[in-house]
Amino acid sequence: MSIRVAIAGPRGKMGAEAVHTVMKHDKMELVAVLDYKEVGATLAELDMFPASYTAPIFTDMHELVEVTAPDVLVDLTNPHAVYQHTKESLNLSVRPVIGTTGFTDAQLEELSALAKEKELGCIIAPNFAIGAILMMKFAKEAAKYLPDVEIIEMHHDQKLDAPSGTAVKTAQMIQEVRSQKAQGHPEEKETLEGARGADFDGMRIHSVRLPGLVAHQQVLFGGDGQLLTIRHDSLNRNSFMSGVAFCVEEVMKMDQLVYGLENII
Ligand SMILES: NC(=O)C1=CN([C@@H]2O[C@H](COP(=O)(O)OP(=O)(O)OC[C@H]3O[C@@H](n4cnc5c(N)ncnc54)[C@H](O)[C@@H]3O)[C@@H](O)[C@H]2O)C=CC1
Ligand SMILES: O=C(O)C1=N[C@H](C(=O)O)C[C@H](O)C1
Repeated sequence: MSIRVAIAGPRGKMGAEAVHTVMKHDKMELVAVLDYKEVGATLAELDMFPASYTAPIFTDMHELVEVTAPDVLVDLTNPHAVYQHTKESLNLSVRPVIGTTGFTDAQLEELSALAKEKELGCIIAPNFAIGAILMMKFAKEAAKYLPDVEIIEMHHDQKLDAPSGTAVKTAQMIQEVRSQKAQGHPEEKETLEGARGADFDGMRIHSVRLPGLVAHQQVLFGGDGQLLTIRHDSLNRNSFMSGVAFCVEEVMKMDQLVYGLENII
């Protein structure tokens, strides 16, 4: 039986790729999409999709669920909408697969408790690309031996959140194995605010935004007379799509929230 999928944010860079991925998948059916404004009755009415894409467009999640009964909601929207979408989805017994970044720790805790109470699978994946997951795992391993770390994430200039969800997740994973340490000179002073980047438990995170970039991250480790750099590059958004499809299948087997694909691959 097909998994009934709804996608929030279908006209976005990631959402449009996800629409094609689900449409091509032999075990999934795209039953609906969620937009924030009236843009047409079905995807076929939008110039960007072929006439065979007949999934209806809704602007209200309750109505979407009532009419089309999806099993899974894939959210690829923005940091302002995603928390409410995830909460509503769980409350409507639809399993969320969330690629959108920008959650606070308190929101993650609340959603985790809600998924547990509902006994529903929910995946929040700051990065769907397998190479990025490996980069984070390798960085966690390296930090056990080389605790001086700086993260440089580089993204296209349309990105709303900084630092990226991937950079935050990388720092959180490193934090699990690294004893707290303030890096740099104890008396260092910024003569230009922000020069040393964001401070995450003593580690520094630097966010670069430029047209031409897609999604890239370097984790830099420094030791006595040596440097280690772990780098991942997403060169297009197709790099995320096998992860999206994996999560849609996986979330159907789960009964709680998982934050990060490293926990389920
Ligand atoms: N987890 C991952 O592997 C990846 C995650 N992302 C994240 O996915 C999100 C989307 O990224 P992009 O596609 O690049 O952004 P985008 O700006 O191209 O697309 C976002 C879309 O969401 C729509 N939208 C905004 N509010 C909405 C609402 N309330 N309801 C429905 N739709 C709404 C917008 O109209 C837009 O079409 C970002 O948070 C980004 O960080 C991006 C790439 C990979
Ligand atoms: O906005 C993006 O593009 C991306 N967002 C995610 C993040 O914030 O880490 C994943 C990937 O880096 C692309």
